[in-house]
Amino acid sequence: MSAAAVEITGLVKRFGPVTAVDHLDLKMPRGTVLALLGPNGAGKTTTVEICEGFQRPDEGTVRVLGLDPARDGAALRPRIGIMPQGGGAYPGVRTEEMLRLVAACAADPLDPAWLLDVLGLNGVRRTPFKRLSGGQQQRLSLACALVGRPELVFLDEPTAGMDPQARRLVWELLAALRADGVSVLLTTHLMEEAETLADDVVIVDGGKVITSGSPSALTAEHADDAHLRFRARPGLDTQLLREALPEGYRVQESSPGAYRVSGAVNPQVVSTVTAWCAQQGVLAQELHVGKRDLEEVFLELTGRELRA
Ligand SMILES: Nc1ncnc2c1ncn2[C@@H]1O[C@H](COP(=O)(O)OP(=O)(O)OP(=O)(O)O)[C@@H](O)[C@H]1O
Repeated sequence: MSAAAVEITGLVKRFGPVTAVDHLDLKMPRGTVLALLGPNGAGKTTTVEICEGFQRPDEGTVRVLGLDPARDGAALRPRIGIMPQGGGAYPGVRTEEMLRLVAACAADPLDPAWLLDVLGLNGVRRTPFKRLSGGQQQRLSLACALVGRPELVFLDEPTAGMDPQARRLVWELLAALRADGVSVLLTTHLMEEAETLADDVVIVDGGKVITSGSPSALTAEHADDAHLRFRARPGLDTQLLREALPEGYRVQESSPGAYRVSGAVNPQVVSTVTAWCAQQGVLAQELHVGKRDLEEVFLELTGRELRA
C-alpha cells in the first residue's frame, strides 16, 4: 500500500519562547482533502511550511508522500504544489507569463490557458501581477501551485481576500481535483470552507490538535441540539440568564455583545431568552437559531470564537 499523503507524529516547533506547534499528530490518506482549521496564530502555517520543507521541526517526524521533507526535498518538490499565504510573484510579471514560466519547469504540465479560463483569469492574462486585485493574485498563485499536476497540494488560506464568486470558483476546482485523486491539505479559518471541501478537519489551537474527524462526525455529536445566538449590549449577566433556563443549558458571551445559548432550543427557550432580555431592559437583536456547526464545536472546546 502506498504511503499516506501526509503523516505527522509528535511535531514540535518553537520560535524562542513561543511554541508554535506543540506535539501535533495527523494522518492524511491519499486522495483526500484535509483542512487544518484554527484561529490566527494556531500554528497552521508553521505546520504546512514544515511539510513543504521550508522549516525544520524541533521534534517529531513528518512524512509527505512517504518522504522526509527536510531531507528528501529534491525528490519531493516535483510531486507537490504549494500555494503560500499571500501568494507571491515578481511585481512586473504578467499573469499568463508567470503561469507559463512555472509550467515550463514541470515534466507534464496542465494547459496554462485552460487553468486561466477555469480560474476566471482570462480577462487579465496580460495584466502585470502588481495590478491584479488581491483575489486575482491568489487565483494566479493557486494556478501556479496546480499547473505541474502535483500529487499533493498545500494551500495556505487559499481563498483569503476573495469575493464569494471567486471563492466558489476555487471550491469547484478543488472539488474537481479531489475527484481526480489529488490530495489537498489546506489551512483555513473559514468554517464553511472546511465544511464544504474537506473529508477530514483537524481543528488546531495553540499548536495542538483540539479535535479531528469528518465535518459530519464532528457536528453529529448532540446533533439534535441547536444554538440560539443574539446580540445585545456587552456585559449582560450570563449566569442570571442560565438560571432562568432549564437545567443543562449553557450561556456564553462569545465576543463582546454576542451571546450564545447552547442546548435543545425549542419555542419555550426562545421565549424565555427574549423575556429575560426584556426584563434587563435590552432588545435581543439578530436572534438566530441554528444547527450545531464547526464554529460551535470550536467554541465548546475552547470557549472562544474561531473568528475572534
Ligand atoms: N518565524 C517566526 N518567528 C517567530 N514567531 C513565529 C514565526 N512564525 C510563526 N511564529 C509564531 O508562531 C505561532 C503560530 O504561527 P502560524 O503562522 O503558524 O499560525 P497560523 O495558524 O498559520 O496563523 P494565521 O491564521 O494567522 O496564519 C504564532 O504565535 C506566530 O506569531
